[in-house]
Amino acid sequence: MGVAVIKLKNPPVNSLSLEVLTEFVISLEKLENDKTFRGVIVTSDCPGIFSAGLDLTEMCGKSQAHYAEYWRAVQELWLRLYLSNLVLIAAINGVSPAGGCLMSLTCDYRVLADNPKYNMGLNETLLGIVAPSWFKDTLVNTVGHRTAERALQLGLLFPPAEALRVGMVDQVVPEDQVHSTALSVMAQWLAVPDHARQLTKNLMRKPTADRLVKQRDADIQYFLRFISRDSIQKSLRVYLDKLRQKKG
Ligand SMILES: CCCCC/C=C\C/C=C\C/C=C/C(=O)SCCNC(=O)CCNC(=O)[C@H](O)C(C)(C)COP(=O)(O)OP(=O)(O)OC[C@H]1O[C@@H](n2cnc3c(N)ncnc32)[C@H](O)[C@@H]1OP(=O)(O)O
Repeated sequence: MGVAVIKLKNPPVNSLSLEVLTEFVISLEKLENDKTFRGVIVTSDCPGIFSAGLDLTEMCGKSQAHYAEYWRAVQELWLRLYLSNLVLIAAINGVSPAGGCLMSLTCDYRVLADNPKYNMGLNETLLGIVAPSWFKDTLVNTVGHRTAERALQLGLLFPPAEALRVGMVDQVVPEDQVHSTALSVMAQWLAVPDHARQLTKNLMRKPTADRLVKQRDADIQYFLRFISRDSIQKSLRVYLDKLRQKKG
């Protein structure tokens, strides 16, 4: 039925490095241009981890030019996913904080494996950083304003039952059924004529995407100013050190 699977593979935690973002965009573009494909299942090849989100090492101790290039790549992936003409289904087979969660929120439907460790949410505030407005918009469009307001301020990571309750995911299923469920949901979505579904998706999503498109450069400048602050760099270093020391 013309369904591709994109399996994220950047061990150990599928962090969204510049290289991963770039490759993801290229793969998506190829699928968009190949008319034999109508849908994509986005999943992970790293056991227990869907994606650890944006790669913190790309946002810490690097040059302004690097931050700008990285942020443009983050914007590009979000825009491509959010406005994709393909049916995108996230088969979430692991934990998905921050950028990992955002990636799944750009999909049309989310199936999450029922494992209490597989938390998801936009936890940026816990790192001492702030989810950008378009991250916030994506969450609001999924779970509504009040739930998003609380989740964003507290940096909440929702376990599966809670994620389902607030509407962050559409289905929670046993881990060994995530892929088959994604496939049967895909069949349902592909039963709808493409042109009608695509125009409807665009109608729903374009106003949100346009807000970023209209001010992409300003958004990059805003990110540069924010991420270069000494206090923000310090927060990120402390957070990364904590992650690294967990093992020791
Ligand atoms: C108003 C102003 C607005 C302007 C906007 C400006 C700024 C906002 C910018 C960005 C938004 C940010 C979005 C993000 O996505 S930030 C990333 C958030 N991610 C996380 O918090 C997850 C962190 N990771 C974990 O919690 C755990 O690693 C895990 C995913 C639960 C997996 O746990 P596990 O025990 O299996 O692995 P380890 O913790 O031992 O990790 C292994 C290894 O990976 C490194 N690592 C983990 N996560 C990341 C990451 N996101 N980026 C880079 N590296 C990561 C970890 O340090 C370990 O490294 P080591 O060298 O020790 O092997």
